[in-house]
Amino acid sequence: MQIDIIYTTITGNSETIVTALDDEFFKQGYEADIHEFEETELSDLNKSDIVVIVPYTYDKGTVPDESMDFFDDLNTADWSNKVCGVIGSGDKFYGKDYGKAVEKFADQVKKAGANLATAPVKIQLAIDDDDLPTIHKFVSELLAAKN
Ligand SMILES: Cc1cc2nc3c(=O)[nH]c(=O)nc-3n(C[C@H](O)[C@H](O)[C@H](O)COP(=O)(O)O)c2cc1C
Repeated sequence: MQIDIIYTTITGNSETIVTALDDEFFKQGYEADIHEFEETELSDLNKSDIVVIVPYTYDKGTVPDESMDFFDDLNTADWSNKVCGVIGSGDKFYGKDYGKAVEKFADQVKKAGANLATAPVKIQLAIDDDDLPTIHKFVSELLAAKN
């Protein structure tokens, strides 16, 4: 099974999410490949069975700058063979814009036909121990959808 995690980070919080995902996939018997948005073309994911997208939210609820090309390319993608999950860091301080990039990417991958097999997740800043059951459920649901 090919599992790919795509992320970017400015201050490191998203990296804590990626590490937690990677650890959880490993615990459940799978290895994930980790990529940054800017270094990833959609065609790199042609063989991917499960794609996890990890966007932080910026500037009034926008997706990360580094992910914009990837986001736009999804407009013309066919991801109907893929199971997908979206989980991203935000800050509740931003009120109605909290974690908006997670919602935007979730809508975008659904439009591309992906099976969004687990509910999109917003993480307050960095992962802490309280988030680990959420990560467990997220990864379990992705794997169950593909197995
Ligand atoms: C200028 C600026 C604007 C931000 N705007 C939002 C926002 O609209 N919504 C939100 O949930 N978080 C917002 N954040 C918080 C970031 O999403 C949060 O700090 C996140 O953990 C950054 O991820 P990173 O550590 O992986 O770079 C903003 C942060 C900065 C510095």
